[in-house]
This record gives sequence, C-alpha cells and structure tokens, in this order.
Amino acid sequence: MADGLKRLPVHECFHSWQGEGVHLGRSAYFIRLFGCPVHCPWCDSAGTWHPDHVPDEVARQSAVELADQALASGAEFVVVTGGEPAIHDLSLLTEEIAKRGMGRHLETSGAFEIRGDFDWITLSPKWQKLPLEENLAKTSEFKLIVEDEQSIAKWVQELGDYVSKASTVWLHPEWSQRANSAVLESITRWVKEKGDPYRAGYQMHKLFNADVLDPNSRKSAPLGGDEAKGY
Ligand SMILES: Nc1nc2[nH]cc(C(=O)O)c2c(=O)[nH]1
Ligand code: SF4
Ligand SMILES: [Mg+2]
Repeated sequence: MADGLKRLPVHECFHSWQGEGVHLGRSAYFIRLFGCPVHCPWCDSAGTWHPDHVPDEVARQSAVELADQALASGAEFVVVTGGEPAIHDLSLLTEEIAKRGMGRHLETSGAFEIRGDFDWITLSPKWQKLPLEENLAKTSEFKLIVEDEQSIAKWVQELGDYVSKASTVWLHPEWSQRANSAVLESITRWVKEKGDPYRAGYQMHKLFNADVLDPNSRKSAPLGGDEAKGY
C-alpha cells in the first residue's frame, strides 16, 4: 500500500478526560478520525461527515505521528473515536500506541469490522446501521442513547442477551433531550427496576467544557435531531 493511503484522516486530536462510561474522569487523549457513513439525526460530531459542517481541509497523519502525540500529551490512555473509526484499518495505530505503553480504547457504533487490537471497546449502537454480531460479542461496555421513552426497551429487545447479560450498559440521554424529563425519568425507572447491568449515564465532559480547553480541539457541531432538515 502506498504510504499516503496508510495515513489516517484526522478531524481533531486533543487531551481531555474521559467524559463517559466506566473510565469516566480519567486523563485521556482523543483521536477523532474523519468520516462516518452512519448519519445519526442528532450526531454530536457532524464535523466528521456532514456536508454543512466538514472543515475545508482534513489532515492525514501516520500511526507513528498520532501515537507520538498521544504519548507526549501525558494522558493515561488513548480513545480512538470519530466519526466511525472502524471504517479505517486501525491495526498500525493500535500497534504504535501499544509500543508506547498506552491503553487503547475504541468508541464505535459496532457496524463495521474492527481492524486493530483494543483493550477496551465502548459500543454505542445506532438504528441507522446496526452493529455486527462479532462486535457485540467483544464489547467491554454498551452505551444506549435514549432519544425517547421507548428507546431503552427497543434496544434491549433488539440486542437481547448481548445487553441483558453484559457487564455494563450505560443509558445516556441523547444530548438535545438532556432536559426532557420524560427521557430522564425513563432512564431512572429502568435502572431502579432492573438494576445491574444498567447504569444511568451522561456526557459529563460537556458540563465541564473539558475538551475545548485544549486549543487543538475543534468546535463541536451537534445536529440536534432536526428531522425537518432531513438529517
Ligand atoms: N471528554 C470526552 N469524552 C468522550 N468520550 C467519548 C467521546 C466521543 O466523542 O466519542 C468523548 C468526547 O468527545 N469527549
Ligand atoms: S453519532 Fe457517531 S455514528 Fe452517529 S453519525 Fe455521529 S459520528 Fe456517526
Ligand atoms: Mg463526543
């Protein structure tokens, strides 16, 4: 493969702390790769794919460059996110990160084959493109996005034992619904009724504005579920 093709398209890289999930609050270096064919109506990273939000230029970086930057940041581990990072071959990147002794975490919809070795996989399924069974079987934690009062039951029905027997299943209000009391109550009720493995979750970094403190982060581009605009 020509060297240029091995370079990954990068939307942004920044040092922050993990704002979600089991590793909440830990110092983490985020590599947000460009591109996502899933197209969720409420995507909070539309700059990675949406024609109205993509930047004029997208840098391509090698696995060595990305891993060197991650190490230099002093973060505890690396989160590879997107976009949908699994549309890219991540093998070289995870190899280079491991060589530097850092943990490799992946944030994915699970809809694409995962190429690369990860220590931790967060799978957040999307109706627009359902996860592959092979990925459900190797998920470390699930994150279900709760868009309305029916969301949780619908996901639990769709994913069956993969979620009901998982070690951790986070229930996150979709961000534009974070003040919708019916959505929040549906999460509270589910956790109180079912208990383990379900846990109420939130995107805590957004409350802290943690990511924007790194000047290398890009302004976020949330779509906010505007169906009238067709996305
Ligand atoms: N601080 C912080 N934590 C995160 N955890 C998952 C994120 C993501 O966008 O994938 C994310 C993010 O964008 N920022
Ligand atoms: S939320 Fe994630 S999977 Fe959905 S469109 Fe945005 S980047 Fe893609
Ligand atoms: Mg995010």
